[in-house]
Amino acid sequence: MAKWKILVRPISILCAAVQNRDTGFLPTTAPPEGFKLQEMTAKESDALKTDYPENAVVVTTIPSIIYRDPPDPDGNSEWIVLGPTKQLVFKAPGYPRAVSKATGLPTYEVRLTQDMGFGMFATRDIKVGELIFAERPLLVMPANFRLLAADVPLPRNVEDIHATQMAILMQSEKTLEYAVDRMSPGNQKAFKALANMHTEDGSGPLMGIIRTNAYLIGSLYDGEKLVEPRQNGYVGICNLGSRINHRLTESCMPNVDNVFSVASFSFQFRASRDIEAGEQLFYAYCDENLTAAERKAKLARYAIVCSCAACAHATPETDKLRKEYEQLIDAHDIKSKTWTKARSVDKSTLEPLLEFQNALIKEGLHGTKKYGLLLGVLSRLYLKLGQHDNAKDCLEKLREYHNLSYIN
Ligand SMILES: C[S@@+](CC[C@H](N)C(=O)[O-])C[C@H]1O[C@@H](n2cnc3c(N)ncnc32)[C@H](O)[C@@H]1O
Repeated sequence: MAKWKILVRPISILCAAVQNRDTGFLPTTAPPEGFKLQEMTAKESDALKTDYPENAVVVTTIPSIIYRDPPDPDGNSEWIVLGPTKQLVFKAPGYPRAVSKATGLPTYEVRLTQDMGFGMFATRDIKVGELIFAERPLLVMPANFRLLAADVPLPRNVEDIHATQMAILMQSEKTLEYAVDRMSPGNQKAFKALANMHTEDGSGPLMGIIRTNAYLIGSLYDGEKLVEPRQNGYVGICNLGSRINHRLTESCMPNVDNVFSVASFSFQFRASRDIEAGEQLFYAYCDENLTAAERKAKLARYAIVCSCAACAHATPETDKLRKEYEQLIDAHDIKSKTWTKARSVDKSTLEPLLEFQNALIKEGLHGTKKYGLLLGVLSRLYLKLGQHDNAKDCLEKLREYHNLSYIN
């Protein structure tokens, strides 16, 4: 089924397309019985156009480059987007906002590690919540690669599934070639220099780079709401951000988190706990609430066998803590709000809370946004118990954790 009815020129002619135009994709022929790699046909339209049909796959440059305007000083991203979603960014309050800048002395450097290829290291102490750097991704695309290969027929039986996945990868590579061709020479060079751990699984060279380096973007999605990031969300491939490895010496937890600002179309990378000068920066390539076995399976995608203490010494108790810590913190938070009105709170409430806090720190879970909520609980309790200095310390730390979700 064609995604667009209006077709103009075959894609090969458009490979030199300037970035101030959008491009819509559609297959030129109906899918055959068996899979056959389809040539794509593209149609150019104005870079500011946003009223695309629902199923159109559009390649656009963000912020738009209008005619002979110079490129944006903060850089431009290529965005493969499902038609109607483009206007979400255009309508974001403040778009196109400048990319935030870190303040003070330089925060990081990229250099070779002994066992993980390139890595990123802190060049000074960085406080939890502090902006380490922000950047526009080189490329943003649907997390569900199937959208780039909608015409690959569904598998007819279980044996067909793998072949269908191969077909999707091959067909997606075609769209990617087109998007990467549109990049500025500098962005294209940076993109092609990124690590690729998917050289032998049927991924093309560009898809391999995507699968090695993509960050999920929770704030960009097709439709009314985010159903599931991998279903209707987007992923971004960064230049600098792609050099952040996965691991922490003491636990399977990061010291860096990111948020995506739609208005500036950029990722902000922030310290998710206090970082000391010289430490390597790590981002969790898997959710922190997974058991050790689940994390192992996720990390296998990146060819990583994690040797951190949390993975090496995982027990049923640590697995349980990871599964439950978010609900437990929420429950403590709800309960703590009743303390404000209570005449007094029993002193014995403190010890189990501190034990819980220590267990989280030991497991490395103090590098999560959720941990900030526990600091709020503790500060309320300390206040009620008349321990004002401890309450003040907790509140100060909590303020820093708030910066983790800060976007401008
Ligand atoms: C997003 S890249 C990170 C930067 C990469 N090291 C580089 O040289 O560009 C992801 C790849 O880095 C490597 N990597 C990341 N964390 C690792 C770890 N804990 N142990 C071994 N390799 C790791 C893996 O090859 C992984 O597929």
